[in-house]
Amino acid sequence: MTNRHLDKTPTILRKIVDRKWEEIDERKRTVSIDDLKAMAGDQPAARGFAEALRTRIEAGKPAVIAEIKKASPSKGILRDPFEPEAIAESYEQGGAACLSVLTDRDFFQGHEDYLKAARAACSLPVIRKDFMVAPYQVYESRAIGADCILLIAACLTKDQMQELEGIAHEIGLDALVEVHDGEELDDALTLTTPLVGINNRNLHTFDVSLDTTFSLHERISADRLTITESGIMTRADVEAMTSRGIYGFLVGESFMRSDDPGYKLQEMFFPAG
Ligand SMILES: O=C(O)c1ccccc1NCC(=O)[C@H](O)[C@H](O)COP(=O)(O)O
Repeated sequence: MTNRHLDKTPTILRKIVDRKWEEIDERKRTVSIDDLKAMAGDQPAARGFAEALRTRIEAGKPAVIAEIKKASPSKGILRDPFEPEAIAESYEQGGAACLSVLTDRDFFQGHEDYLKAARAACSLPVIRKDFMVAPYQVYESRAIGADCILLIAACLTKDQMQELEGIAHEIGLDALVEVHDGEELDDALTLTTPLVGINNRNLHTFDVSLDTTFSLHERISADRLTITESGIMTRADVEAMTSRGIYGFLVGESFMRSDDPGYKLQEMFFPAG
């Protein structure tokens, strides 16, 4: 396994990444990387993920990546029953700019089929929320219809991120790079992607602090798009971000726990009056 600073990488991420390498080996036994490249090549053009965010952010409006996840390591089951198509439709009606769909099976109870179903049910661009460690997964993401991939700096070296980003861009995918501290941000800023996610959740302790976004955002230049991730639960959290010029959001739990996820989105981000 070749993930970065093994001493520093949070235990849960190490477990997930170890499992990802096993999963890739298993999948390669039935679908080769060449098969995936062919399937990726057969996909229609991707929906512009970065563009959908940029248009809203540059207009001074919240750009919400609305997440579809059944469960997480920190919170357990979030939503049951779980209907990705209905959630996607609801998010689109509520004003989401993009979707994020968890495809990791073992830790988040996600599935590739959820991404396909959610994307088919709406017109929004979709990020495959999973743990990318190898080129195989980037081709697989395009093959299942994703428009964007996630690169988590805490589990990749700078070289790995650059390689995966290069492949993503070559095959028409956008990339969102996720950081949690200054060292990870240094690496992230060597990439060309404009999309920089700041994760407010400390993956060692699972504690959430919005201060993580407030401090790291200062270092991100205006040509990039800051996306604050995790722990955005209330209208006050949204206002705390927008008052500091942060208009990109990735939100999961607060929507997933609501009976009507799209209505909750609208209430938090686009309140009437
Ligand atoms: O949420 C976890 O438990 C978790 C554990 C290990 C790696 C990643 C994890 N979360 C993924 C996310 O980044 C969140 O799903 C996303 O930022 C949305 O956060 P929230 O709005 O707090 O659900």
